[in-house]
Amino acid sequence: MAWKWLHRWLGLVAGTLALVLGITGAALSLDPLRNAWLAAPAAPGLSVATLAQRVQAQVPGLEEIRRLPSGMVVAFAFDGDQPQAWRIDPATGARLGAYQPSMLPRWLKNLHRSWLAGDAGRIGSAVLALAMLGLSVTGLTLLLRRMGGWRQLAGAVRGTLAQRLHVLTGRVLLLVLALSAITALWLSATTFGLVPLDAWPEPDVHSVPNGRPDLAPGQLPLLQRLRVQELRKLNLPAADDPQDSWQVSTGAGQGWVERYNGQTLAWQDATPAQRVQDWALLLHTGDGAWAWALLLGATGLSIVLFWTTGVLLWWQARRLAPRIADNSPLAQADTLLFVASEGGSTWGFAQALHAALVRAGRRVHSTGLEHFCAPPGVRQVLVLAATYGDGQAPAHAARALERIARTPAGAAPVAVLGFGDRQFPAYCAFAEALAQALRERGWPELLPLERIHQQSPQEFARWGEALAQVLGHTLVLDYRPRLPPMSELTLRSRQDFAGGAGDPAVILRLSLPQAGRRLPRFVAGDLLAIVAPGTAVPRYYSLASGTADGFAELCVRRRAGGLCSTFLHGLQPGDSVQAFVRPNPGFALAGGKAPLLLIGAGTGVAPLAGFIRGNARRRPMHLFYGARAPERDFFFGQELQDWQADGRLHSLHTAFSRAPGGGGHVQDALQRNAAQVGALLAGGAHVRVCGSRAMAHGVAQVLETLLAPLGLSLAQLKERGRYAEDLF
Ligand SMILES: Cc1cc2nc3c(=O)[nH]c(=O)nc-3n(C[C@H](O)[C@H](O)[C@H](O)COP(=O)(O)O)c2cc1C
Repeated sequence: MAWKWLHRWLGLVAGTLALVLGITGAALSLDPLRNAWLAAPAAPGLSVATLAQRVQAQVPGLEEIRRLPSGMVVAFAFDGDQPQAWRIDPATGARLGAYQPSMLPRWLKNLHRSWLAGDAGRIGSAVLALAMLGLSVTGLTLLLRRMGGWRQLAGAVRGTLAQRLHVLTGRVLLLVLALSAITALWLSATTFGLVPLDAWPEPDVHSVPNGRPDLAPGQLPLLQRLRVQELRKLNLPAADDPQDSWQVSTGAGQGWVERYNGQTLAWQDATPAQRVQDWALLLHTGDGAWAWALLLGATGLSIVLFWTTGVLLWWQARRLAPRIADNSPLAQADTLLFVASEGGSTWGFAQALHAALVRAGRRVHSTGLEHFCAPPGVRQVLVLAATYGDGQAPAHAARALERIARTPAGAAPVAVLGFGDRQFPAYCAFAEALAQALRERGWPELLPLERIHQQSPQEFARWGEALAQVLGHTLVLDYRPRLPPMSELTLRSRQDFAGGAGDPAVILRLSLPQAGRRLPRFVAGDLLAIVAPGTAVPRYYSLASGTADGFAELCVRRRAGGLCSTFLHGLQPGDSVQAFVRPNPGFALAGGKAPLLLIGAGTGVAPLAGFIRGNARRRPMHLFYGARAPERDFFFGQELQDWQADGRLHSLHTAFSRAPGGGGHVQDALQRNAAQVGALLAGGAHVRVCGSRAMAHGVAQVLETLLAPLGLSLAQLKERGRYAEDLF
């Protein structure tokens, strides 16, 4: 089912109307608070008989006593033909003041219940409650998909401010919202008589006058037995009807009592529907539970936040929605291009591929993977698929595997290209599952499965070359990433290094924008994308700081011919750059107290330095640092010493490969300290590795040898979220 589509349209249409329910509901939730504040509760053991006796003595013309859910006792009486209602002090029966049911105008309640439009409005409110339930269910489904299941539900939420607010409030308030919707539906059903509340007929009982006067309430056994805490309502027998009797209601049922001899004439237990009604009222209004009422009020207001952030997300998605030029109708296409994307970036690749194929003379039909099919005339089928959560499909393509399993294999060969991120244990797992399903179904293979890490344009171009070869065309894949809106960052300071491999390096500290477009929240290890003037493709640099540090810091090595690194090296304090943040959720540190084993070399030390800088809670962090020579590329050298002194860094091991007696490479330092590293791994340490692939390879070998005696492997660590690398 198209959950996202359903959620979006329910939100846009019903959500807009539900704003009124949310805001009025929040206002109405103030009433239980006020009632709890005004209530003078009865002493725990006080009997209904005693209460009735006290009130009768104080309130002339008494007809009825009610105990409201808040605990407030209210007496209703007639003074001549003037109805009166008083708040009562149960300890004395004295009048505390006139009772006013609500301080809120009546129309507010009517607006909430019926849009001020009687029964038609009531039906409208019920339909909206159903829509809210639909929104809660679709929202929860999308949330589970995005986070990768129940176990990850409480995990950190990344993304834009709107996304985070939408998901975070959703996580907290979804259940309350669903409960409000369900109880609203129940209350509507009882209002319309769909669920009859008065199941039993009233018993035909009456008092028999025997010439004696009425017994006092204190002489009635049923009232003596009942506690005020149980009481809902007590009706006194009418003075002008000698056959009338006492009638008492509690949560458990209602009873009739003879006025002259005190006998209980009848007792009816509450029906199951009445008991559900009690719960529904409590849960929906919060009357009698002021803390719950507060939460309900907050949930009502949260609808405004949900709506605003939801509309913002919809608008952002609309702006990113694919617009494929020259998209041939399915029936006329010779090449099919299916796309599975959650965040929209894969569509950017699809657009470039589509355009290149069209330029090569193909008639291409591009569409979402949920429409997978292969009519007879098709020559090739291409699938571009991103992976989410714990190796899952993007929401719109959740049923794609089932669809493939149902679709008879065609003659056209298929190529699958996966988009993902190596930080995730299930790297491109959905694309793998697709390729396997297609193979098992009997589709011929056009190209073996390829994977694109972090939307790399270079890797995509390489795959394009392989595709061009098998198709026998020249394909120029002109992929231009859709860039998110940029922020302007100004260089605050720079620290220059001679650098390791002959290329100079620099640590740049950039001020965060105070005006204009702010950067979304980021943490050390996230990526700062910089777009050098005159270029269209951003370059990504690991951040050595988080928002909390108040600046963005990068460590950049100048690469021969590198447009962006050369540009960055030319910056002077006061100069500015255009940048945006890309989250790197797989590499980010998970919370908790587990020790950290940080391993990095060269500029790869930057995010690790950022982790240590942000280690305010003094979690045990151990850094293995590889460089060439102390005077050339010991980035963050001074800070590391300071952090060690103030307890943010527990131990530092350096290896300088070009310094005499410097200790070789970082993996050699690991080997030398095998006992400490082994103990850390055995103690549940999390590992983060950042630097070149060659370094990571050497490090992995040493770690495997240290893990083996523990009965562990790197693959297992990765699976448990204990090992992640950020390589370049
Ligand atoms: C919340 C989240 C979860 C992700 N989970 C995975 C994953 O399990 N495996 C993987 O290879 N990539 C994962 N990725 C990376 C995305 O697949 C990758 O960034 C992809 O290029 C996004 O494409 P899209 O923008 O078209 O959705 C995840 C990204 C995010 C934001």
